[in-house]
Amino acid sequence: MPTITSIMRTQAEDLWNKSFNHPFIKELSKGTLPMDTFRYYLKQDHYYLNNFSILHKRIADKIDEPQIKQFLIAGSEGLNDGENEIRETFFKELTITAEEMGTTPIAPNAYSYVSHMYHELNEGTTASACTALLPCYWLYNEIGKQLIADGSPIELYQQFIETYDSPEFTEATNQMIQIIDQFGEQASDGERQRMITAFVRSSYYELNFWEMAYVHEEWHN
Ligand SMILES: Cc1ncc(CO)c(N)n1
Repeated sequence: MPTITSIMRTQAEDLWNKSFNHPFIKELSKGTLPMDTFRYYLKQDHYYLNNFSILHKRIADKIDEPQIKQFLIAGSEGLNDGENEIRETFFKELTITAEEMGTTPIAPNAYSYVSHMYHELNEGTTASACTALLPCYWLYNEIGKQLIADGSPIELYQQFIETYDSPEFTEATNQMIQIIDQFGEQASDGERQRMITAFVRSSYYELNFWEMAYVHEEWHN
């Protein structure tokens, strides 16, 4: 039997390919991505990562299995992958202040993505809630691995790429894949389907996250 994560990966193949080929990613690698667009991305991703951390903690609260619980708690504290330190550096270098964050609302797609994850937490199962987090690790790790060969001529973009190709991030990704496969083995057919749908939806929102940043999406009142 194929693992559930390999089934998910196949079902999300088109969405993932669109992320790999999104102009945000292509221009990040070439170094032509406007810094203003990267700045927009970082501010929205700050919202995303804060909620991502909270979600790790809430899911951990529902889990008894010590290794999975521990991994999720470490994830909620930003200890698994070294992502948070580099974000602090980016914020300093681009002078994104707390005040600026305070006056920047979360944009529609970031809001929808985060809402989807809370929906799985509140209305789904522990396994589907956990699965909604998986594309975040896995897609970025694959993007990091793809882009690292050429790198980026812009130092900040190069650091971004390196974060997601790092041994820590790769290790966290592999652990997360294993955790989801473990959930998949214990799940009923209906639960497995819900997990797969959660994965594909998160993959959809990942693709739209690049687009959101690329067009500087805003609420239209
Ligand atoms: C939207 C999004 N997905 C995944 C990651 C990787 O942690 C991130 N920083 N932001």
